[in-house]
Amino acid sequence: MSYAHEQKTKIRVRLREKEIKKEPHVNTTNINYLLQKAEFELEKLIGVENVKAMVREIYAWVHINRCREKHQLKTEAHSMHMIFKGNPGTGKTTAARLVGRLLKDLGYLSKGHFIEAERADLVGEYIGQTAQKTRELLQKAHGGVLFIDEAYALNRGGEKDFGKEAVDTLVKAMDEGNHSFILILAGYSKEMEQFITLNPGLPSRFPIQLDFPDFSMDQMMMIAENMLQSRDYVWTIDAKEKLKKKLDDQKGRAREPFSNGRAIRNAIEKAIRSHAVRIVKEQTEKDIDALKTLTERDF
Ligand SMILES: Nc1ncnc2c1ncn2[C@@H]1O[C@H](COP(=O)(O)OP(=O)(O)OP(=O)(O)O)[C@@H](O)[C@H]1O
Repeated sequence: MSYAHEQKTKIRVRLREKEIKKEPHVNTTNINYLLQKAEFELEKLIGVENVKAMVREIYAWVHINRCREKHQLKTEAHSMHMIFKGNPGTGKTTAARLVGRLLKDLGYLSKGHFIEAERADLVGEYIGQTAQKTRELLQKAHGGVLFIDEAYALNRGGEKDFGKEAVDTLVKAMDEGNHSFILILAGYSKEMEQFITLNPGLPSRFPIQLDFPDFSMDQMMMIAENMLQSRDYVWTIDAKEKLKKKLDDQKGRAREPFSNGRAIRNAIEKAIRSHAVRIVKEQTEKDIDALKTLTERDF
């Protein structure tokens, strides 16, 4: 999407947002506006076609439910708990936050806020502590999204560990929850699959399971360009080639999994700092071009 087109869409969305504030409820007319707003958010994401398809499916379902209600046809709330599988930096957290915001817009979640947790936030050291910790977390997440990263760590402690108690408390909350929150479990693909197999009650409680594959080099360059644009920077062709090579080298190092979007963000932020040092040192005038252009020397 071109910069001008993006600005126009933003203005259109803001105007419609102002109008909508006057409307107390989402209705079948403004579902189109909400869809447009969602599309605008989705456009910022590179790849992740399965996430986009899932969001569109939920919008269509809500829309049709509203139309059915008008005709006194039955509708029911569906469970929306999700499992996200993929390597670091492939967009799981970004997608989970987006899901919270969009489902709030649609009126499915009352707040749409985002609570991120890991094993230590749920599992205690003494008898009784785990259920209490997990329940407190669930209370915080009420009306929003509870995102548990590296969820399989809950199963790591062996037979006597309290992790199982945390899983049981989560399952109970899902069963009783009346769709008052969304639980998203995330982590590496292989480990998540093992975790689900080890807990037979889990698969049926997570109707939405999505894979987040590593990004291709072209996708990584699009993500980098978006990151630069949103920070008011541009880069030279040589700078782009240098980043490509850097990311390729990092991917080749097999010691730890490549961190995809996070590796790109770190490289961009580092280049921005190096650019600042270079520009401070250079005795030339700090005109707009110099201030916004990253060169190959900055990467
Ligand atoms: N599809 C995407 N399009 C554009 N940017 C993305 C996309 N996915 C991730 N990013 C960017 O990459 C960075 C890391 O993404 P995020 O934290 O969502 O990944 P993650 O899978 O949750 O990682 P981890 O499992 O390590 O927490 C963020 O800056 C995010 O904006």
